[in-house]
Amino acid sequence: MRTGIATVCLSGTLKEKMQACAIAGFDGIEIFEQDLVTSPHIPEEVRTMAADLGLGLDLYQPFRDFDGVTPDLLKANLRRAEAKFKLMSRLGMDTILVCSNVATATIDDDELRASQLAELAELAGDHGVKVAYEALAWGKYVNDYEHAYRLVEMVDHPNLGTCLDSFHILSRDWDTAPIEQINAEKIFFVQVADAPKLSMDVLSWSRHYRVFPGEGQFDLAKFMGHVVRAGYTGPVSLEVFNDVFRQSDVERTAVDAMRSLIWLEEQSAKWLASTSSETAAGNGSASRRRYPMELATLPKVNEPAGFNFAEVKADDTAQLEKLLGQLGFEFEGRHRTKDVQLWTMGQARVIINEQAASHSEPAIAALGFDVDSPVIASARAQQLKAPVVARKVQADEEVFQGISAPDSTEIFLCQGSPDGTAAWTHEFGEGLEHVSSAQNAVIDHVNLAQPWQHFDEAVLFYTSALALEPQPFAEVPSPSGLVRSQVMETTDGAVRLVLNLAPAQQAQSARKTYQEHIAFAVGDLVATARSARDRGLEFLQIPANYYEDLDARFDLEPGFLATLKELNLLYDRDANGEFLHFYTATVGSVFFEMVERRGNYDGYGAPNAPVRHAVQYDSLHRA
Ligand SMILES: O=C(O)c1ccc(O)c(O)c1
Ligand SMILES: [Mg+2]
Repeated sequence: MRTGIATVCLSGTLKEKMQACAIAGFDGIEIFEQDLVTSPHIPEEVRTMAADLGLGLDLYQPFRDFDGVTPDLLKANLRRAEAKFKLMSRLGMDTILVCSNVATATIDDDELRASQLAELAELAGDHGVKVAYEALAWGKYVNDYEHAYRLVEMVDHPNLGTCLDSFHILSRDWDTAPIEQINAEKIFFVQVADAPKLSMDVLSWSRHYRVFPGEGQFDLAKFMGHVVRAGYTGPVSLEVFNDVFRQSDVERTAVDAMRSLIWLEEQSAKWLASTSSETAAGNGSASRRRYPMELATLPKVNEPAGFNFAEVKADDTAQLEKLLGQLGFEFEGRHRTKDVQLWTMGQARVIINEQAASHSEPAIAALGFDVDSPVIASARAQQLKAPVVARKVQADEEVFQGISAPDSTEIFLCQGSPDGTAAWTHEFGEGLEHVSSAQNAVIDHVNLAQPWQHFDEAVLFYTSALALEPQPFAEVPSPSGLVRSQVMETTDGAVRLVLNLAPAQQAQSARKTYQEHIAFAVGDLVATARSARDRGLEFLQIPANYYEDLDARFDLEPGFLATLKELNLLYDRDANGEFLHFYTATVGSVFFEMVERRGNYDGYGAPNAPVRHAVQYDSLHRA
């Protein structure tokens, strides 16, 4: 698959954008007109720059408001087009995108549109240029890709084809299956963009909220599958108008973009395999149908089976040790060669890393996941351009495969064992008496605060590298703003990661006011809370108003309600079951949560999240 990206996706100058695209490994780019017009480099220089960077200049765009106009406007439009064709010749470019008229069209007549597009194609032919006609979702008369293609067929000129843009097609819910019927020679260009499902006017949606494939909710694998079946072999190019990407680090965004195409390529191949008639007939060994476009694949990974460990890092670890001890964790000793401690409660393993920079507050530093094969999972992540994390290991210590998540949390891919233990724990506490704790616990979920500019990147990272499934996002009211909350989980819920987008006020604060937490699931939360209280744990104090509201909503048995209130426990219930939980006070940017899931309760106590945010806000501002 030939990969491409439009310069409009990125921040910076044309030169900075081009360099970032080359570093990220794109085959070619679309030059967005604005980027060229504002560039100090003349077209010949841009051409040389591209050649030196090994980048193809695949599409010049956009050319607006050409068709369906009065004769005098047509004349002006042809003159404008010819200027651009001449410019393209200086750039060494041969394809231009012409989008359907949104502003100046006054005549809704396909015969007329076809004759005007024919004139444009003829002129383009004189300059060796190909015109890719794209139906914008908000085009005045042409806003449907099948309509645009009908016009291309009517004109039937070698210099006129169509551009398929997934956003314009999927935002309008047009059926993508008919793409397969398009003559591949007439598909001059393919643009891909994902988007969250939002209910708003399509133009604003398109101009501000497009995201890279895998970061939104469109079925792009199916879209691409139909494109591949049509026989298309040209560039597959990202065209993502997004307010965040346009102001964030250009090289990083380009890598995020590249990751999305690598992932889309794999997903498209999977979609094709799962929908081909050969496999449907059950003949797995039949040779798979080949299409003209070659689709690269990646080493396959299954969802992780569970959390292997969580690691918190601090300069002064005393507070963390105290909290874990009060919660009922047991100290399993220090590592043979590293300055780290192991604390466990049954299968919940927490590493306290003492190697933090001086004066750094306690923070979540790393997460370990149980995967089938750490080396294969790591190879996949690296092919998806995940940065590798190196850790020093001594002889006969387990070698962890590590990658760095977009928020810099280190992700370790570990060998899981069916009984829930971990072999590496033997590297700790030599000579220590290991008394096994009466209580079992597992890591239930981990909640990570995401910097605003890396939120979408994180969704794609965990989807593509770790095979977690994004759930529809929620918004949680907090005193400092709305917190966007995105659950990423496995189908069985064994791994649950909650990504929180802190409001700008929090993210920009000099003090690291955003908070992250690790939640542990136990069998009897009331008993756990009582023991923790007896050990002197400082609970997050829940206001009395909460319990009044809880009673109004759930009509709880008075004794039970009194217990919840006495122990600062939070409660939720839905059709699947019940949820009890409590939070500890925060140290640095970390706090812990204890939960009990009753029945098949699958959520996170969402109605209680605003209470937690408000209480934490309060204690932070009193501190
Ligand atoms: O928003 C626009 O105007 C616009 C321009 C060119 C495109 O290819 C496109 O998809 C949208
Ligand atoms: Mg487009």
